[in-house]
Amino acid sequence: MNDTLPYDSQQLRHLAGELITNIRELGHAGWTPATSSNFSMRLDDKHAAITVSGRNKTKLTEADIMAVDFNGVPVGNDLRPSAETLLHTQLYKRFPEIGCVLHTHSINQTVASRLFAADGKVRFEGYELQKAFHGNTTHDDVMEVPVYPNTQDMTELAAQVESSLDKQSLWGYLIDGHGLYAWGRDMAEARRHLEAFEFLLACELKMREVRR
Ligand SMILES: CSC[C@@H](O)[C@@H](O)C(=O)COP(=O)(O)O
Ligand SMILES: [Zn+2]
Repeated sequence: MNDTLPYDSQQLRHLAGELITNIRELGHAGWTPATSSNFSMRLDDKHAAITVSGRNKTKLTEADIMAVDFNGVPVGNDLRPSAETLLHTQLYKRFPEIGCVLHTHSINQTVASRLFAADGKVRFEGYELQKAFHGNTTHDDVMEVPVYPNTQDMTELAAQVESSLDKQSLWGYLIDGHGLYAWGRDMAEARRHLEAFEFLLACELKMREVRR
């Protein structure tokens, strides 16, 4: 920590490196088209490191990662944080154990969000890959992933999300026509959850296709 910043700037640089490496890989997988998607990590108990708004996620540098407080206000910089910052910080604020939040716009995530929007949820049952989620020990568990209506009003969207955060072992949600939010205690776990969601959603879409 230095005299002027209320967080450890060396730690911010360290997290920026971890974020950039992972985001680049997700970008190259085609999950962050046209500057979409946003990503963050917990910096400390009051701040998060998050992507600057509107940047090409396959070409990020350290300057594209900034610090915000848990109200989404930039700290120590005058950059514009992700338009969806509140959806990240509400998780850090509420759950001290959450260390990383990843939001992507893959085709499978977006198509599934449209298809299951009317149900308000996607249900996974019987998949071995459900064990990729922290706390799940068997394919027999039923997982329900919420699907929220999209809105450009982040306060409204955050309020919708807040209403299901009490659910045990919730590791992500979809937003209709938009994409997926997934999180974990650290980057490795958040990525595992994100990849598991992507796989399970792809399976559900494929099942619909073959059953038609
Ligand atoms: C480029 S359209 C996608 C955006 O509206 C938004 O949903 C998104 O994921 C990225 O916004 P950003 O402000 O760059 O974090
Ligand atoms: Zn988005």
